[in-house]
Amino acid sequence: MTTTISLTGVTRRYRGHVALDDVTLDLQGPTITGLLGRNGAGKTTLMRIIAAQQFPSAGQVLVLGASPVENDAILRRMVFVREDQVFPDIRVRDALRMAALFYPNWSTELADDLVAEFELPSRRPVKKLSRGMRSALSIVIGLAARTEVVLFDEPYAGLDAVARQVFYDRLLLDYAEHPRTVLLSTHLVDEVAGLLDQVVIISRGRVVLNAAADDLRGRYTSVSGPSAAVAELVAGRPTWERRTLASQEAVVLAEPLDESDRLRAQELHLRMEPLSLQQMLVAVSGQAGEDSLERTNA
Ligand SMILES: Nc1ncnc2c1ncn2[C@@H]1O[C@H](COP(=O)(O)OP(=O)(O)OP(=O)(O)O)[C@@H](O)[C@H]1O
Repeated sequence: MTTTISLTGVTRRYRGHVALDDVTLDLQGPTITGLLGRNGAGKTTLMRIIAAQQFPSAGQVLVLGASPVENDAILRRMVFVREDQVFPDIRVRDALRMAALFYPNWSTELADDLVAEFELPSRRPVKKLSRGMRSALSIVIGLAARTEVVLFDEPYAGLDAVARQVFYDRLLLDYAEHPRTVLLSTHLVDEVAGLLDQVVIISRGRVVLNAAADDLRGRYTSVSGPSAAVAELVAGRPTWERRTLASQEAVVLAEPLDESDRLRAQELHLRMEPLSLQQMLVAVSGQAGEDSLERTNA
């Protein structure tokens, strides 16, 4: 694996508001990385900076070993699919022809297959497409471009469940044959969890977790039961989340439970449930800010 995207100390301020705060992050290829975070966490800003559509206030960005800014050779090796993609006033088939001219590895065969699968009307003007159809068109371009770097920023606004499944299946299929560096931001966290090799969570502009998806599965556990028993198990240990309801408490520890913890939890009659990726995101984002969790890096 090689580093395809490298951010060092990247900060982006908007009139005093810090959208990205000293982000240092290397993305290896080939991988599919999920970029997760709450609304306003900084995901779009991060992707726009990688795609050179936005400039950092400080820090350095390298894509495929070079700065992407005004770098046509790099920009043709990267595609950025965003939710609010704006197209010129042209027909679907012309949008695809334009993309085919721009991206050197464009696959007409894949584009045709996807257009059929998404049931996109090729002759219809893009501005007359429904919201979901526009998302599908952007996804067709994102996949058929076959670039080494693919940035999907919440690519499926308005896409129904069937079309989203087409996207996931086609992404995995094409990725298997043409591995590349895919960065995918989404709020449908559990829906994409199975696709991901790597998970990056950002909160308030900072990377708070960067780990291999395999290392995260089953790694964090929610422990719940009578408050006194929970307190005994977690005494003095860092927690991501604590919820109390009457005499009951549910806690997510910021570190994995070991075998002796599990035995003790059983003796105390506590319930233990592994966190899904979505629950992990909620727990991390809830408490991040004061206490960075980069220590959980695997
Ligand atoms: N052009 C801009 N001018 C001022 N503030 C901005 C601008 N673009 C983004 N921001 C602010 O930067 C922060 C990060 O925004 P960003 O769009 O990157 O978040 P996000 O994680 O993509 O959110 P969402 O999941 O809601 O799309 C937000 O507080 C947002 O209001």
